[in-house]
Amino acid sequence: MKNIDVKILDPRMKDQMPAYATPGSAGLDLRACIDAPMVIEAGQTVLIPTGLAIHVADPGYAAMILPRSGMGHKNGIVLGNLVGLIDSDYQGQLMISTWNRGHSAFTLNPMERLAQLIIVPVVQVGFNVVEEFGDSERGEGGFGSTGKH
Ligand SMILES: O=c1ccn([C@H]2C[C@H](O)[C@@H](COP(=O)(O)OP(=O)(O)OP(=O)(O)O)O2)c(=O)[nH]1
Ligand SMILES: [Mg+2]
Repeated sequence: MKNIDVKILDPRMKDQMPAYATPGSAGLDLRACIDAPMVIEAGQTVLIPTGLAIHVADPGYAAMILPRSGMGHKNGIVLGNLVGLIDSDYQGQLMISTWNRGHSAFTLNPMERLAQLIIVPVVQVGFNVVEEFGDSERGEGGFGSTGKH
């Protein structure tokens, strides 16, 4: 397992640090570090602090914030940016853009598990500018182009 540096910005996170729920888990749940229950109206987007800052440091990795499936499916609580991408050099607090895409108000409680963090490998690339690409089976076909005769 790889270790990354973390700062605990909200003391309530000290005894609730994100942890893998099972040995096979990919995601680490992030909590809503708010002081009081917050009503998020249908269609509203609010920025919620997590009480944590991480420094991935290695440009070969990034962190991503993803919705929790239960929150998204049952309550309509997803991310205002759909996916949060955390750069390896970001050192600020992890923030969750929280969008109530549902049709009724949702009450978010302090320290509720709101979203999840995954760490993913990243390849940084340079560009070779060319006039023509080498041949490929797909070529320029996309958007449902396969399986047609
Ligand atoms: O859900 C998110 C998404 C981003 N960030 C932080 C970490 C990330 O490294 C930084 C910038 O994110 P991004 O590059 O996606 O946003 P931007 O709009 O391009 O801002 P910037 O100009 O700061 O790069 O904001 C979060 O805390 N939560
Ligand atoms: Mg950016």
